[in-house]
Amino acid sequence: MKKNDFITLEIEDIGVGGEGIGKAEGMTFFVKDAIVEDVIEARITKLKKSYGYARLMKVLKPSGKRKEPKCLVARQCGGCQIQEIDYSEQLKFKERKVRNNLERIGGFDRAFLGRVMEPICGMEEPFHYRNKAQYPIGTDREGYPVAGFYAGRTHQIIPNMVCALGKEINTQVLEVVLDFMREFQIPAYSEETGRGLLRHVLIRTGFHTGEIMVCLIVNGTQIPHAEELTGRLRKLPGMTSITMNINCENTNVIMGKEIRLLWGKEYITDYIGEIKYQISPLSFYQVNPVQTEVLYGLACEYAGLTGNETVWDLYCGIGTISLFLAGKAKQVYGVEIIPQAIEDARKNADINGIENAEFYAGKAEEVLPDYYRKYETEHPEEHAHADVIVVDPPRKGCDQRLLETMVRMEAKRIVYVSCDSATLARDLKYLCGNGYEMKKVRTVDMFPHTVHVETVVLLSHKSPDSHIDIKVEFGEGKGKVPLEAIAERAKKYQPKPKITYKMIQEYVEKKYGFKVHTAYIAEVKRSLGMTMYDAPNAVEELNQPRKHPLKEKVEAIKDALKYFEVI
Ligand SMILES: C[S@@+](CC[C@H](N)C(=O)[O-])C[C@H]1O[C@@H](n2cnc3c(N)ncnc32)[C@H](O)[C@@H]1O
Repeated sequence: MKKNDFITLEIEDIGVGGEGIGKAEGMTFFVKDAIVEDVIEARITKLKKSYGYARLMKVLKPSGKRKEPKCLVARQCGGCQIQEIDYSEQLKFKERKVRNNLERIGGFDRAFLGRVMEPICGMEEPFHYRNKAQYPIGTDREGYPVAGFYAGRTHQIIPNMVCALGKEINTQVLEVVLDFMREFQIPAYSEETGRGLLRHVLIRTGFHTGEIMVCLIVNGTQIPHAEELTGRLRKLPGMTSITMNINCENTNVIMGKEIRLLWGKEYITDYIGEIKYQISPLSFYQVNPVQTEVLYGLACEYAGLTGNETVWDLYCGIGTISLFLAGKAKQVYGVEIIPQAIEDARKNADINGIENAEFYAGKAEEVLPDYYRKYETEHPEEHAHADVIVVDPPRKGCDQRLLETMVRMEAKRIVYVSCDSATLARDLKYLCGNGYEMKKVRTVDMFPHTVHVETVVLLSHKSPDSHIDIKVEFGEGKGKVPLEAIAERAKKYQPKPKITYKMIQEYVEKKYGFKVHTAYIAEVKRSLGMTMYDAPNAVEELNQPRKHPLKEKVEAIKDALKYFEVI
């Protein structure tokens, strides 16, 4: 077999990127747009030692799972990868993908997963769900402006104004913009030359409000005859905000930093549940409003809030989960790396009159450990507290330093929202190896017709939840517990009080006349192989060289540990 050879394949499986997988002459081939149970003719495009890639040339016998795509350019366009697969099969594929990762990477037992995994939440109407679209503008061979989407992994524009995932109004907006460009000879931007004006058209729609935003991304500071354009766009029902965004850089990044208002408001408004949001062209906002409510509802259900809880929402974006949970919690803290998003979160809390949500700009893996360290240093007898921790990290998952602090904080419940089940599985392995138990897993199809899937997991801290039921009979006789023995036994089994670093420090100072730093106590405990769950300086020590106490201090600390029967 060699490159460009034609092969016949029976497709047996589906790869993580949605491609069909089949075998020919002992070699595994990956074929885009081929579907399980298809028999196809394909041309080899790349050969490796034991596998290769091939291009689908002809479907010889179509699979029963094959569906006529709604979109005419489904194959060429890079937006959807699996539109040709029947939707119920897409859902099975996504569930399987998550289960396989939890099994292979997370090391969870298949039977156990069968018990904790709840059925995937799919969409009733899996088309036209996106509330945001960014259309690149280009020029066709005849020199006319076109709008569409990039072909997969390229910047070649596939002209298409009727995307099956976007809102129907998008087509009307694009028709107005392209007509205007033709009439007033407004040139489309060219990535090759860096010349031309209009680069992209961003369209956003408020799902509950019907408000529409159009933002024209331009390589310049002015749009000639802009009033004519806004006048035409304003006639479309729901038009609320027309802005332009200046991006004169030679870059792949779509949006520039500066926004100028052309007509209407600077933002549109929408709701998730009861919470109102102001969304500007640069704001991050979930793109599937129907499934966002499902996802957040699930996160809220798993958080099990009664009104008394302190909740940390890490990787909080514009605070959408934080604000969604705030009404059911005592206090919510949100942490996000992008300062602009934190400003939006605070503004959205204000708009909704929410006073029990505080937001911090910074890296989750720095803000939480810093809080933990500071709290335990200032309150040595107490434990830095969180009832529920919610994490919703980007695809790379949670930082190890953050996971370590989460384990130390011993939150009763962790709700992990993930957009990448491989990194989710890796992080769950760590958390479940360090005091947590996986209780529930549910996938939510936020992006039908693409290979992406969101997963929500509930983890519960083992100690407070575990209990055993014992039946005891009191009195005299076989199998009964004599009453007089009860007091004696109770004394024996009385839980030992928690020995704090402060108690050890006070004991040493009283007996030996010198002070010992908490980091030294931690170091001695570590040298004795003791569990370091509650060492307040452990994270600090990962970043800095460990402190080594003098011998006399080591002996004094060991003496204190013996005195308190810790060793
Ligand atoms: C998947 S989004 C979740 C956003 C939000 N929870 C929501 O539902 O809209 C992940 C967020 O994490 C933020 N982020 C990325 N790295 C971070 C870090 N190290 N610390 C805090 N936030 C981070 C990103 O800016 C992004 O807003």
